[in-house]
Amino acid sequence: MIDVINLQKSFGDKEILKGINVTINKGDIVAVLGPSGSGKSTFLRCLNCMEDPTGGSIIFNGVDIADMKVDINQHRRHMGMVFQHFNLYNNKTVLQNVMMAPAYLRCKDIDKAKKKNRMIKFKNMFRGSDKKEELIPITETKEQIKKEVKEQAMALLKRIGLEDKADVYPSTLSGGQKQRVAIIRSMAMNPDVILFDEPTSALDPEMVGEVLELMKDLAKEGMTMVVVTHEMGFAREVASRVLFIDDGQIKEEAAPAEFFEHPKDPRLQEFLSKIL
Ligand SMILES: Nc1ncnc2c1ncn2[C@@H]1O[C@H](COP(=O)(O)OP(=O)(O)OP(=O)(O)O)[C@@H](O)[C@H]1O
Repeated sequence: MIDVINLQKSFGDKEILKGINVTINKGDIVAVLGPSGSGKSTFLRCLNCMEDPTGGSIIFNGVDIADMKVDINQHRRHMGMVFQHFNLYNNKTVLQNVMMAPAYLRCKDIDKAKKKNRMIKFKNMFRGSDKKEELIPITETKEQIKKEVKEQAMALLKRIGLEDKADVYPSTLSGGQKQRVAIIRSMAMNPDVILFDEPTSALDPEMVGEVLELMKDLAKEGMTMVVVTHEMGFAREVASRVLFIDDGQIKEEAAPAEFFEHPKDPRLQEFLSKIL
Protein backbone atom coordinates (compact mmCIF):
# COMPACT_ATOMS: atom_id res chain seq x y z
CA MET A 1 0.00 0.00 0.00
CA ILE A 2 2.78 2.48 0.94
CA ASP A 3 6.37 2.06 -0.19
CA VAL A 4 8.73 4.60 1.29
CA ILE A 5 12.01 4.60 -0.59
CA ASN A 6 15.07 6.49 0.60
CA LEU A 7 12.93 9.33 2.01
CA GLN A 8 14.93 12.40 2.93
CA LYS A 9 13.92 15.70 4.47
CA SER A 10 16.05 18.66 5.46
CA PHE A 11 15.08 21.96 7.00
CA GLY A 12 17.71 24.39 5.70
CA ASP A 13 21.02 22.62 6.20
CA LYS A 14 19.58 20.47 9.02
CA GLU A 15 19.10 16.94 7.75
CA ILE A 16 16.13 15.42 9.61
CA LEU A 17 15.23 12.28 7.60
CA LYS A 18 18.32 10.56 6.26
CA GLY A 19 16.92 7.86 3.99
CA ILE A 20 13.85 6.11 5.39
CA ASN A 21 12.92 2.81 3.73
CA VAL A 22 9.78 0.99 4.79
CA THR A 23 6.79 -0.81 3.31
CA ILE A 24 3.36 -0.56 4.91
CA ASN A 25 0.87 -3.19 3.78
CA LYS A 26 -2.91 -3.20 3.98
CA GLY A 27 -4.02 -4.06 7.52
CA ASP A 28 -0.66 -3.24 9.12
CA ILE A 29 -0.67 -1.48 12.46
CA VAL A 30 2.73 0.17 12.55
CA ALA A 31 3.85 1.80 15.78
CA VAL A 32 6.66 4.33 15.37
CA LEU A 33 8.86 4.91 18.39
CA GLY A 34 11.97 6.97 18.89
CA PRO A 35 13.61 9.71 20.96
CA SER A 36 12.35 13.28 20.89
CA GLY A 37 13.51 15.12 17.77
CA SER A 38 14.42 11.94 15.87
CA GLY A 39 12.09 12.79 12.96
CA LYS A 40 8.94 10.73 13.69
CA SER A 41 6.46 13.56 13.12
CA THR A 42 8.38 14.78 10.09
CA PHE A 43 8.09 11.27 8.64
CA LEU A 44 4.28 11.25 9.12
CA ARG A 45 3.97 14.78 7.79
CA CYS A 46 5.81 13.74 4.63
CA LEU A 47 3.40 10.80 4.20
CA ASN A 48 0.46 13.20 4.45
CA CYS A 49 2.01 15.78 2.07
CA MET A 50 2.33 18.32 4.87
CA GLU A 51 6.06 18.51 4.20
CA ASP A 52 7.78 18.27 0.83
CA PRO A 53 10.49 15.63 0.96
CA THR A 54 13.97 16.70 -0.11
CA GLY A 55 14.60 13.33 -1.74
CA GLY A 56 13.26 9.82 -2.25
CA SER A 57 9.79 8.51 -3.06
CA ILE A 58 6.58 7.64 -1.27
CA ILE A 59 4.56 5.32 -3.49
CA PHE A 60 0.99 5.21 -2.21
CA ASN A 61 -1.49 3.09 -4.16
CA GLY A 62 0.83 3.28 -7.15
CA VAL A 63 1.35 7.06 -7.14
CA ASP A 64 4.51 8.85 -5.99
CA ILE A 65 3.13 11.39 -3.53
CA ALA A 66 6.57 12.92 -3.04
CA ASP A 67 5.99 14.36 -6.50
CA MET A 68 5.05 18.06 -6.21
CA LYS A 69 2.34 17.67 -8.84
CA VAL A 70 0.24 15.28 -6.77
CA ASP A 71 -3.33 16.47 -5.97
CA ILE A 72 -3.15 16.85 -2.19
CA ASN A 73 -6.93 16.87 -1.66
CA GLN A 74 -7.27 13.63 -3.60
CA HIS A 75 -4.41 12.11 -1.64
CA ARG A 76 -5.88 13.05 1.73
CA ARG A 77 -9.17 11.39 0.82
CA HIS A 78 -7.32 8.12 1.09
CA MET A 79 -4.95 8.92 3.93
CA GLY A 80 -6.41 10.40 7.12
CA MET A 81 -4.40 12.03 9.86
CA VAL A 82 -5.04 12.49 13.58
CA PHE A 83 -2.98 15.07 15.42
CA GLN A 84 -1.78 15.44 18.98
CA HIS A 85 -3.82 18.64 19.44
CA PHE A 86 -6.94 17.34 17.65
CA ASN A 87 -7.03 20.18 15.04
CA LEU A 88 -10.83 20.42 15.14
CA TYR A 89 -12.43 23.59 13.77
CA ASN A 90 -13.56 25.44 16.89
CA ASN A 91 -16.04 27.63 14.99
CA LYS A 92 -17.87 24.58 13.60
CA THR A 93 -20.09 22.22 15.55
CA VAL A 94 -19.00 18.66 16.22
CA LEU A 95 -21.29 17.38 13.46
CA GLN A 96 -20.02 19.99 11.00
CA ASN A 97 -16.44 18.97 11.83
CA VAL A 98 -17.19 15.36 10.95
CA MET A 99 -19.23 16.18 7.85
CA MET A 100 -17.15 18.94 6.36
CA ALA A 101 -14.46 17.16 4.35
CA PRO A 102 -16.58 14.37 2.80
CA ALA A 103 -19.46 16.74 1.98
CA TYR A 104 -17.12 19.33 0.47
CA LEU A 105 -15.12 16.87 -1.60
CA ARG A 106 -18.11 14.92 -2.90
CA CYS A 107 -19.97 18.12 -3.84
CA LYS A 108 -16.80 19.36 -5.54
CA ASP A 109 -16.76 16.13 -7.58
CA ILE A 110 -20.22 17.01 -8.88
CA ASP A 111 -19.11 20.53 -9.83
CA LYS A 112 -16.08 19.08 -11.64
CA ALA A 113 -18.22 16.52 -13.49
CA LYS A 114 -20.74 19.21 -14.52
CA LYS A 115 -17.94 21.44 -15.80
CA LYS A 116 -16.39 18.55 -17.73
CA ASN A 117 -19.79 17.63 -19.18
CA ARG A 118 -20.26 21.19 -20.46
CA MET A 119 -16.93 20.87 -22.30
CA ILE A 120 -17.86 17.43 -23.65
CA LYS A 121 -21.25 18.70 -24.89
CA PHE A 122 -19.54 21.63 -26.58
CA LYS A 123 -16.96 19.41 -28.27
CA ASN A 124 -19.66 16.89 -29.24
CA MET A 125 -21.40 19.60 -31.29
CA PHE A 126 -18.46 19.41 -33.70
CA ARG A 127 -18.08 15.63 -33.73
CA GLY A 128 -19.74 13.13 -35.98
CA SER A 129 -22.48 10.98 -34.40
CA ASP A 130 -20.12 7.98 -34.24
CA LYS A 131 -17.39 9.99 -32.42
CA LYS A 132 -19.41 11.61 -29.66
CA GLU A 133 -17.86 11.39 -26.19
CA GLU A 134 -19.99 9.99 -23.37
CA LEU A 135 -21.01 12.37 -20.60
CA ILE A 136 -19.86 11.62 -17.05
CA PRO A 137 -22.87 10.15 -15.22
CA ILE A 138 -24.02 12.25 -12.27
CA THR A 139 -26.19 10.02 -10.16
CA GLU A 140 -26.76 12.14 -7.05
CA THR A 141 -27.57 15.71 -6.11
CA LYS A 142 -25.67 17.80 -3.60
CA GLU A 143 -28.69 17.62 -1.28
CA GLN A 144 -28.59 13.81 -1.41
CA ILE A 145 -24.86 13.83 -0.71
CA LYS A 146 -25.26 16.12 2.30
CA LYS A 147 -28.08 13.96 3.66
CA GLU A 148 -26.02 10.78 3.26
CA VAL A 149 -22.88 12.34 4.76
CA LYS A 150 -24.94 13.59 7.71
CA GLU A 151 -26.35 10.12 8.33
CA GLN A 152 -22.86 8.62 8.21
CA ALA A 153 -21.51 11.31 10.55
CA MET A 154 -24.35 10.74 13.04
CA ALA A 155 -23.71 6.97 12.90
CA LEU A 156 -20.03 7.58 13.68
CA LEU A 157 -20.91 9.92 16.55
CA LYS A 158 -23.27 7.27 17.88
CA ARG A 159 -20.51 4.72 17.67
CA ILE A 160 -18.39 6.79 20.07
CA GLY A 161 -21.40 7.64 22.25
CA LEU A 162 -21.38 11.35 21.38
CA GLU A 163 -24.48 11.71 19.23
CA ASP A 164 -25.90 14.10 21.84
CA LYS A 165 -22.90 16.39 21.24
CA ALA A 166 -23.56 16.79 17.51
CA ASP A 167 -24.62 20.43 17.79
CA VAL A 168 -22.16 21.68 20.36
CA TYR A 169 -18.80 23.30 19.66
CA PRO A 170 -15.55 21.42 20.30
CA SER A 171 -14.52 23.81 23.09
CA THR A 172 -17.20 22.26 25.31
CA LEU A 173 -15.76 18.73 24.94
CA SER A 174 -13.13 17.02 27.08
CA GLY A 175 -9.75 16.25 25.50
CA GLY A 176 -10.65 12.57 25.14
CA GLN A 177 -13.95 13.45 23.46
CA LYS A 178 -12.19 15.90 21.11
CA GLN A 179 -9.69 13.28 20.07
CA ARG A 180 -12.37 10.65 19.50
CA VAL A 181 -14.24 13.16 17.31
CA ALA A 182 -10.98 13.84 15.43
CA ILE A 183 -10.59 10.09 14.84
CA ILE A 184 -14.12 9.59 13.50
CA ARG A 185 -13.68 12.72 11.39
CA SER A 186 -10.84 11.00 9.61
CA MET A 187 -12.87 7.75 9.40
CA ALA A 188 -15.71 9.68 7.72
CA MET A 189 -13.57 9.87 4.60
CA ASN A 190 -13.30 6.05 4.44
CA PRO A 191 -9.53 6.33 4.08
CA ASP A 192 -7.23 3.44 3.20
CA VAL A 193 -4.91 4.35 6.04
CA ILE A 194 -4.95 6.65 9.07
CA LEU A 195 -1.80 8.29 10.44
CA PHE A 196 -1.74 9.16 14.14
CA ASP A 197 0.78 11.65 15.49
CA GLU A 198 1.02 11.09 19.24
CA PRO A 199 -2.78 10.97 19.61
CA THR A 200 -2.75 10.64 23.40
CA SER A 201 0.16 12.89 24.35
CA ALA A 202 -1.94 16.00 24.97
CA LEU A 203 -4.57 14.18 27.05
CA ASP A 204 -5.03 14.01 30.80
CA PRO A 205 -4.13 10.47 31.91
CA GLU A 206 -7.75 9.53 32.61
CA MET A 207 -8.69 10.30 28.98
CA VAL A 208 -6.00 8.18 27.36
CA GLY A 209 -7.87 4.88 27.74
CA GLU A 210 -10.99 5.90 25.82
CA VAL A 211 -8.90 7.05 22.84
CA LEU A 212 -6.74 3.93 22.83
CA GLU A 213 -9.91 1.77 23.00
CA LEU A 214 -11.26 3.41 19.84
CA MET A 215 -7.91 2.92 18.12
CA LYS A 216 -7.87 -0.74 19.17
CA ASP A 217 -11.36 -1.19 17.73
CA LEU A 218 -10.21 0.32 14.45
CA ALA A 219 -7.22 -2.00 14.42
CA LYS A 220 -9.49 -5.02 14.97
CA GLU A 221 -11.63 -3.92 12.03
CA GLY A 222 -8.57 -4.09 9.79
CA MET A 223 -7.86 -0.37 9.37
CA THR A 224 -4.27 0.24 8.27
CA MET A 225 -2.67 2.53 10.82
CA VAL A 226 0.69 4.24 11.33
CA VAL A 227 0.94 5.49 14.89
CA VAL A 228 3.69 7.66 16.34
CA THR A 229 3.28 7.00 20.02
CA HIS A 230 4.82 6.92 23.47
CA GLU A 231 2.22 4.35 24.55
CA MET A 232 4.34 1.24 24.91
CA GLY A 233 1.27 -0.83 25.85
CA PHE A 234 -0.36 0.03 22.53
CA ALA A 235 2.82 -0.76 20.61
CA ARG A 236 3.19 -4.11 22.39
CA GLU A 237 -0.42 -5.26 22.31
CA VAL A 238 -1.92 -3.77 19.17
CA ALA A 239 0.86 -3.09 16.67
CA SER A 240 1.74 -5.69 14.08
CA ARG A 241 5.15 -4.06 13.61
CA VAL A 242 7.21 -1.55 15.54
CA LEU A 243 9.71 0.86 13.98
CA PHE A 244 12.44 2.62 15.90
CA ILE A 245 13.47 5.91 14.32
CA ASP A 246 16.65 7.46 15.62
CA ASP A 247 18.57 10.33 14.09
CA GLY A 248 16.40 10.32 10.97
CA GLN A 249 16.81 6.63 10.18
CA ILE A 250 14.93 3.43 10.92
CA LYS A 251 17.35 1.59 13.16
CA GLU A 252 15.11 -1.36 13.95
CA GLU A 253 11.88 -2.82 12.63
CA ALA A 254 10.31 -5.95 14.10
CA ALA A 255 7.16 -7.57 15.42
CA PRO A 256 6.43 -6.31 18.96
CA ALA A 257 7.59 -9.44 20.81
CA GLU A 258 10.96 -9.41 19.06
CA PHE A 259 11.25 -5.62 19.25
CA PHE A 260 10.70 -5.39 22.98
CA GLU A 261 12.22 -8.67 24.15
CA HIS A 262 15.30 -8.85 21.88
CA PRO A 263 16.22 -5.35 20.72
CA LYS A 264 19.38 -5.48 18.63
CA ASP A 265 20.29 -1.87 17.95
CA PRO A 266 22.29 -0.40 20.89
CA ARG A 267 20.40 2.91 20.67
CA LEU A 268 17.09 1.03 20.88
CA GLN A 269 18.37 -0.92 23.89
CA GLU A 270 19.28 2.37 25.56
CA PHE A 271 15.90 3.92 24.59
CA LEU A 272 13.92 0.99 25.97
CA SER A 273 15.98 0.82 29.17
CA LYS A 274 14.98 4.44 29.89
CA ILE A 275 11.25 4.07 29.30
CA LEU A 276 10.36 0.52 30.38
N1 LIG B 1 9.29 23.23 10.07
C1 LIG B 1 10.47 22.98 10.64
N2 LIG B 1 11.51 23.82 10.49
C2 LIG B 1 12.71 23.57 11.06
N3 LIG B 1 12.98 22.48 11.82
C3 LIG B 1 11.96 21.62 12.00
C4 LIG B 1 10.67 21.81 11.43
N4 LIG B 1 9.88 20.76 11.80
C5 LIG B 1 10.65 19.95 12.56
N5 LIG B 1 11.89 20.47 12.68
C6 LIG B 1 13.00 19.87 13.42
O1 LIG B 1 13.13 18.53 12.98
C7 LIG B 1 13.54 17.72 14.06
C8 LIG B 1 12.63 16.50 14.12
O2 LIG B 1 11.35 16.94 14.52
P1 LIG B 1 10.11 15.94 14.65
O3 LIG B 1 8.97 16.74 15.18
O4 LIG B 1 9.96 15.20 13.41
O5 LIG B 1 10.66 14.95 15.79
P2 LIG B 1 9.89 13.87 16.64
O6 LIG B 1 10.72 12.64 16.58
O7 LIG B 1 8.48 13.78 16.19
O8 LIG B 1 9.99 14.50 18.10
P3 LIG B 1 8.95 14.47 19.34
O9 LIG B 1 8.89 13.05 19.83
O10 LIG B 1 9.60 15.39 20.33
O11 LIG B 1 7.64 14.99 18.83
C9 LIG B 1 13.55 18.56 15.30
O12 LIG B 1 14.88 18.96 15.57
C10 LIG B 1 12.71 19.75 14.90
O13 LIG B 1 13.13 20.91 15.59
